[in-house]
Amino acid sequence: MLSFPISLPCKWYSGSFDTPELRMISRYLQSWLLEEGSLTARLKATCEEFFVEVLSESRQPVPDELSRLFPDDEIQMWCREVLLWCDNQPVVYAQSWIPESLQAMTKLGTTPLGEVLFQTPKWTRGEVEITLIDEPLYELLDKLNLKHETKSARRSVFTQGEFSMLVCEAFLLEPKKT
Ligand SMILES: C=C(O[C@@H]1C=C(C(=O)O)C=C[C@H]1O)C(=O)O
Repeated sequence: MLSFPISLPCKWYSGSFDTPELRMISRYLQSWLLEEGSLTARLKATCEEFFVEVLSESRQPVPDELSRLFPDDEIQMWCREVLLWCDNQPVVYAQSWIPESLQAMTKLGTTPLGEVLFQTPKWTRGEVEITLIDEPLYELLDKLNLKHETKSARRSVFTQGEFSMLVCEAFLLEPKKT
């Protein structure tokens, strides 16, 4: 039974692909995983119809493996999980951990987080980490009628003053080449 939040793996690698575990990632996908701009904006440029499907949004205890990424007092955060659809293809699964005090970010609905994050330039992105995910995504892949395959993912922490937000994105499909 698919339940949210999806528990993602703990092993993440710094944004280089020379580690043996990441060698299977194509150069094309590497360019997406290291995309410095908005993923939303880049995906929109590859398709006619783009939309965000909200899978789950709720207040959640911060998982132990994520707690070191946030200030000590962030015990509960707003967890947002979405699919980014391009021309009826579920290209990205994203899971974001947002400080509850950022009211505007907890009421996004189908507005892409990136449209807010990248419009207010004072948010800065930290180091990009990469990983490969298999079983944790299998139930979501089943729901989407996609094959059980290992997927590549990235995550980074965005900061603005005392606020920190974690954005993780897993590519379920390769974005169309433009
Ligand atoms: C951070 C971005 O926002 C995208 C949209 C998200 C959402 O709406 O929840 C989450 C992660 C990203 O894939 C981006 O566009 O780069």
